[in-house]
Amino acid sequence: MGSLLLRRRLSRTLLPDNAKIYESTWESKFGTSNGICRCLRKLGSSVRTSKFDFTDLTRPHTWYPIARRKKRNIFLHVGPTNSGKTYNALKRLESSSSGIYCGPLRLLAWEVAQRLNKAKVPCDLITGQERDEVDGAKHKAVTVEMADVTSDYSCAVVDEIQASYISYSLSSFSQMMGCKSRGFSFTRALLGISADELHLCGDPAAVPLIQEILKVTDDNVQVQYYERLSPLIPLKVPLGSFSNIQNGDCIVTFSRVDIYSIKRQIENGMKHLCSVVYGSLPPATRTRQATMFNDEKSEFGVLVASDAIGMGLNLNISRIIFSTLRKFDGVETRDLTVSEIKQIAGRAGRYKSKFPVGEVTCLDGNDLPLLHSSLGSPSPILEVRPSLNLGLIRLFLNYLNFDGTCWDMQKAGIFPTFDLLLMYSCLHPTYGLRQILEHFVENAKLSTNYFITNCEDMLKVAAIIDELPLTLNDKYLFAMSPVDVNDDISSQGLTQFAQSYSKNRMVHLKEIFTPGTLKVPKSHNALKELESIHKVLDLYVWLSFHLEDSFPDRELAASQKAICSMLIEEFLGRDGWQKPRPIRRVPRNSSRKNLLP
Ligand SMILES: Nc1ncnc2c1ncn2[C@@H]1O[C@H](COP(=O)(O)OP(=O)(O)OP(=O)(O)O)[C@@H](O)[C@H]1O
Ligand SMILES: [Mg+2]
Repeated sequence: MGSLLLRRRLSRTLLPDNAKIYESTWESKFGTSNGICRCLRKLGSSVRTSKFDFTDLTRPHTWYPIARRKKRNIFLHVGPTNSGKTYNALKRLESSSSGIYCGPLRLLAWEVAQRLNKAKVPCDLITGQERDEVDGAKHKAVTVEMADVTSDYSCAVVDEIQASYISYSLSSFSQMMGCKSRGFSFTRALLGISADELHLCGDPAAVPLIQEILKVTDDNVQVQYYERLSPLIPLKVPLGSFSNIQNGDCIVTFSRVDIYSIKRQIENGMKHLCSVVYGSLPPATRTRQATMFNDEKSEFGVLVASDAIGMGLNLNISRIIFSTLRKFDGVETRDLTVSEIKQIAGRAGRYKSKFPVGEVTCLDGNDLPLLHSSLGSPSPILEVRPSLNLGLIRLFLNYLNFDGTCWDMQKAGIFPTFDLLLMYSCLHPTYGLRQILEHFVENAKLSTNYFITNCEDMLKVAAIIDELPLTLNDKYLFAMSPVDVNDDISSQGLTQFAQSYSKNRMVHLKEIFTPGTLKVPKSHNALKELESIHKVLDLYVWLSFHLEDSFPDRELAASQKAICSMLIEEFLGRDGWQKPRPIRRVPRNSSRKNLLP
């Protein structure tokens, strides 16, 4: 076969989400993946010298032929927090004959599935760690990574769409984008979902980029701007002391240690009990903590939370109190951006809730000027030419106290999928996954609207698993898994799973944990360890959905996860001034002895 024919086939075939559609064509021509590699290697120099460039990612909209066959009606719902964007998009979803909701968090997908099922619209819940299928369901609520780009829907909703873009290196969404799959999953949903109506909800700052990206898709795009439904009042006086805390208050701080320290200080006053919400709490625990806070009859009337409340949870907050306006973002301790302050502050005062008017203030009076100026700033729009020096821009923005969101520097995340990397690897058969990723990312060609999402975490995992006798496919899977590489226990869990899998193709949970790992935590370090173990169990469940035969203990992992959450919640309950309550019963189909080998 000549290189021209090969090129034509590749251009139709290798692109990420076409893989399934053209799989049969490939297999009949070339056999399996190995066959593809053999074929490419045989063609060797002719492929290498041909004009086909595997690293050309300049036309990602062509990766989704099903969506491209359609002229989609796209509605951009944009506005501040609490303005009814998601509410209106969900109304459309609910009244459609089939549909899909894609959210950034499992909690949001849960909430939507619950809401639709309650409204007698059967809806499946699908996340990396859950498959809850409902009879006759034509609707799905999924985390954005699970967005289905191979089916056709009447209506689709992609929530918090701003997570798909980043303002180059100055992102106010760095937390989202630091997560390896987030950005490109949103871009994939935006370009790839085939639906008559596609509703995108998010920040107005995302509008120009999305309009620009959609210029080439031939879709109809309409923008609907929203205003906040309930007032938000910046207070002129700081809280000053925790003795001034009231029910309905939410104290925001940015470290786990500070969350527990503030909880203790408030509870020592013997007037209030605090729920806590922060990123590394198991999702189910977060939901229950939020529910306790929302429940008027519960004693937990105050919330101490990190910026994990900025997105997703529906909370009945009367007043947001920033304990600080600085946070460590993984690299440096910096002032919060305007967007971050607005997003978090906007959580106070929910429309039609017990506290329809929101208030916001700081613990320390010195922080009030920054809070007030940020809340008073419009969404920042800066004309910054990309050729300008980034360091200077950063200084300039800091000086002006501007958010770093600048149109010229906004880009949507994108990442090569396995099919592309496989093709690339065929031409470099001696490379491990790490080298393939590094070389691919280094050589990738992108159009101006896109950037390749940060794959540092993937590279860390690749470095570990490249040592093991695994196929590229397996390595890619482990590298894409939701492991927290900055958490030692989580990383060790992944390493053990991968080692065990490479040896026996069978990974039992009992072989992984040592006796006594799961105990009621007695200290904050023990609590942290339990949170990490929960992450490992979550990872096991995720792997069990991808390598079903090799990870057979999903049910055990799920019951251990439930016990982990219970022990954490037990700790949270005991941590207050309330008398310790007895440990709640273990769920019926989980057995405590199962925790120990
Ligand atoms: N027309 C409406 N009738 C009744 N309740 C509404 C209406 N619009 C919004 N709400 C309620 O107001 C609250 C905020 O709405 P929603 O979650 O849609 O805001 P949002 O703009 O998506 O906010 P965020 O940016 O924080 O996600 C929700 O509790 C929602 O149920
Ligand atoms: Mg919303």
